[in-house]
Amino acid sequence: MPEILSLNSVTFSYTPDDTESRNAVENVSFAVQEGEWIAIVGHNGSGKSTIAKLMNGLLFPQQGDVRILRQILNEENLWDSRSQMGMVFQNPDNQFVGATVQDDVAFALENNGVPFEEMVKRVHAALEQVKMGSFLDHEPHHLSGGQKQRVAIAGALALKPKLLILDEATSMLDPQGRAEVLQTVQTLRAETGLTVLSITHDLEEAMLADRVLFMNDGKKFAEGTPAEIFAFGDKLVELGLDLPFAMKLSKLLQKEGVPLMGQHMTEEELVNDLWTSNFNK
Ligand SMILES: Nc1ncnc2c1ncn2[C@@H]1O[C@H](COP(=O)(O)OP(=O)(O)OP(=O)(O)O)[C@@H](O)[C@H]1O
Repeated sequence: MPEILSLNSVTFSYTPDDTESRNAVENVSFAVQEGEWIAIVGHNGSGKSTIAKLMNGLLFPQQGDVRILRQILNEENLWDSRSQMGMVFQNPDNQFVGATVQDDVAFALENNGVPFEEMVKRVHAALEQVKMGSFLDHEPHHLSGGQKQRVAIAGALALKPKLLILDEATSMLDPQGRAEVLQTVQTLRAETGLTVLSITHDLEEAMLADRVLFMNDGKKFAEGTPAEIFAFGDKLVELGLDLPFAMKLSKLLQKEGVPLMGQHMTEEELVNDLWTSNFNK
C-alpha cells in the first residue's frame, strides 16, 4: 500500500531554548497508508493539535521529519503538500465562507482556478457524496451542526485530496450530528476507499478506525487496532480518556455482579453478552 503521510522521529517544542519545559511532541513516528483510517487519541495537551500543525506545515519539527507522499515537507513544497490534504476542523461555524452551501464548496475550487464547468460538476458530486445534494442553495446558518460539518467534508473532497484530516471535527456536535458525520465518513470509505486521519478525544470515534495512535504527554504511548488499545482498560482513564458508554456500563454491571465476560467496546457486544449470559441461566 502506498504511504500517504508519515512522521519520522518527530520532536517539537514551542520553547526550544527552555530546557526545563517538556516537548509538545517527542520522538513520534507513525505512517498512514492509502485507504486506512487512523485515529490519534490522547488527553488535553497530549500533543494532538501540535501533530496536526506539523502535518500541514504550520509548524516544522526541530528533529525528525514529516513526509507527504514520501516527500519531506518543507517551505518549498508546502502548498503542494497542503493540496493533498483536506482538513475539517472543530467548529462548524468557523468554516463557512460561502453565502450558500454550493458557494461554500466552490470557494476553494475557484481559488485553485478550476474551470467553471468542472467546478459545478465537482461541487455537485462532493455534495452528493455527503448526502447534501438537495441543499445546494441553502444558507449555512439554517443547517444543523452535523450538516455544516458534512458540507465542510464536501468542501475538502471537492479538492480531491489524498487524505482527509478530521481535527476534532465531531467534538462540538450533538449526538445526532456526530453520528451523521461518522456515518458519512464510513460510507465515503466504503464507496471510495478514502484515507482518513482523525484527531479526537472521543474513543467511540476512534473505535471506527483501523488503527489508533494513543498519545500521552507528547509521546506515543501505544499504537494498535482499536481492540488492542481498548485492552489498556483502566490505563485509558488514568491517562485522561473518557471510555465509551458501553465500556463504562459493562464495568459497572460487572462490579454489581452481573456475569459478563471481559470488555465490551460497543453496545451491540454488550447486549449480545447480556443475552447470552441470561439465556444460559
Ligand atoms: N502555542 C503554544 N505555545 C506554547 N505551548 C503550547 C502551544 N500550543 C500548545 N502548547 C503546549 O504543547 C503541549 C501539547 O499541546 P497540544 O495542543 O498539541 O495538545 P492536544 O492534545 O491537542 O490538546 P487539546 O485537546 O487541549 O487541544 C501542551 O503542553 C500545550 O500546553
